[in-house]
Amino acid sequence: MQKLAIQGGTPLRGDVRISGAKNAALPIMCASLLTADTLRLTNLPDLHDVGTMRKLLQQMGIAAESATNEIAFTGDKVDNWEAPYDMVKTMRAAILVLGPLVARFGDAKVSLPGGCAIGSRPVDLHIKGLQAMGAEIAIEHGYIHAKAARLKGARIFFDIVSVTGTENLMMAAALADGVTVLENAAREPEVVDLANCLRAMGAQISGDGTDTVTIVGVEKLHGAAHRIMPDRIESGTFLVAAAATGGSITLHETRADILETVLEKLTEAGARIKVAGDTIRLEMHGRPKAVNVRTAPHPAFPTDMQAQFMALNCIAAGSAMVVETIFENRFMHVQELRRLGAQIDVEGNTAVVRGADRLEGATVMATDLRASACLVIAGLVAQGETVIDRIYHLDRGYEHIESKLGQLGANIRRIK
Ligand SMILES: CC(=O)N[C@H]1[C@@H](OP(=O)(O)OP(=O)(O)OC[C@H]2O[C@@H](n3ccc(=O)[nH]c3=O)[C@H](O)[C@@H]2O)O[C@H](CO)[C@@H](O)[C@@H]1O
Ligand SMILES: C=C(OP(=O)(O)O)C(=O)O
Repeated sequence: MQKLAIQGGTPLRGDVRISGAKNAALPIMCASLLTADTLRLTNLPDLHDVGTMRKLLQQMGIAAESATNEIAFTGDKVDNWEAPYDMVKTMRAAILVLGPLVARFGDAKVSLPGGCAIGSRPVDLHIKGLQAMGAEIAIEHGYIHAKAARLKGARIFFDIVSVTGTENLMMAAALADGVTVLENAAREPEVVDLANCLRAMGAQISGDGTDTVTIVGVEKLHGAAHRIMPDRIESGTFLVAAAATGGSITLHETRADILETVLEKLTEAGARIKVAGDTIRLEMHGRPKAVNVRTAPHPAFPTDMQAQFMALNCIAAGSAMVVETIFENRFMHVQELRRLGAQIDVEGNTAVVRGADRLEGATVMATDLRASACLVIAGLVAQGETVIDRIYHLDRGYEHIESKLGQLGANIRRIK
């Protein structure tokens, strides 16, 4: 199993290009199932999850051809409507094939995603939404079987805000008969990026980016070209890493408008931030101040940045409370941070972090994607060597992380 070894103590300095967003790329790749024509995608990140999704779509009959900077997905030969357990277990976003398959082919068989490290993560809202649109759904032998002659538009209220739930139903509704209204929908920028792509394919969608999304179903969608939006979580991760190490970096090809709460928290921590066009510059002088964080659906503070801010708080001046309201078990990194000398108490969904003067390198284990990112940040700050085991989690969501950090001056290497 591959590991990362980091010699901490070097402030990050320099420039780094931000990749396309994993959480926009995965649903948008699934949108290729909605048309027989070609969907051309640029700025797809080179990530393990993107590779898995490509393989899954290819198994279904999608042709995926790489050209310079682009992958062209063509769905005129789709003849297999199954997402097997092996694929779904490594990448939950595979559930996003469900809506498009039922909408276009009237048939889908998708493995139920299991619970994972950060929580139980059920998909009941995806299923209820499709049922409200007229799909017959049976759960058998761990698979969701969905059938529908043609989905019908419906008014659907989400009890809990769900990002992939909103995306799945938006894709299904794009080809349904009639109007679908999604209420209490997710407002995440990745939902908007998917809606932009679907509109380019001929879908009639309005209200994306608000909590009410209206979709007027059409008979057919057509091919389009779409550039995947920048990854706000990768952006935030690099900014926190720079702030924690007392560095100064400039992100390129990113967007500040989708990072507002994260930039506010970094400013509160003492960082100086300058935005110009598609760049964000961060400078940190001195020790960061501890900052309270409470996760909630967009536009509030993102759960996918919680662990990274926990790492920042571990070496900040003062104490801070970190409250996780989205996932019931997203504090797996706490135990590992303690191995580096962090002082953290957890009660329920609240962690109280007391900033320590220093962290000390140790061997730690990555438990999920953002927990891994938090351990990388802690390792960059800690004195001596930190070895992070099970970094396959990191490769799901960060493109070439060790070369990007190396370019910023970090002493980091992959042990194969
Ligand atoms: C591929 C992708 O985009 N992943 C993101 C997406 O995950 P994902 O879309 O899986 O997360 P959701 O927004 O659906 O989950 C939010 C909450 O709703 C619950 N829930 C969700 C669906 C459902 O049918 N029933 C239910 O109870 C979940 O258990 C969780 O407690 O949004 C999360 C929350 O911002 C992010 O952390 C993930 O990075
Ligand atoms: C939880 C995440 O991803 P996924 O939903 O793909 O597991 C994440 O990106 O932090």
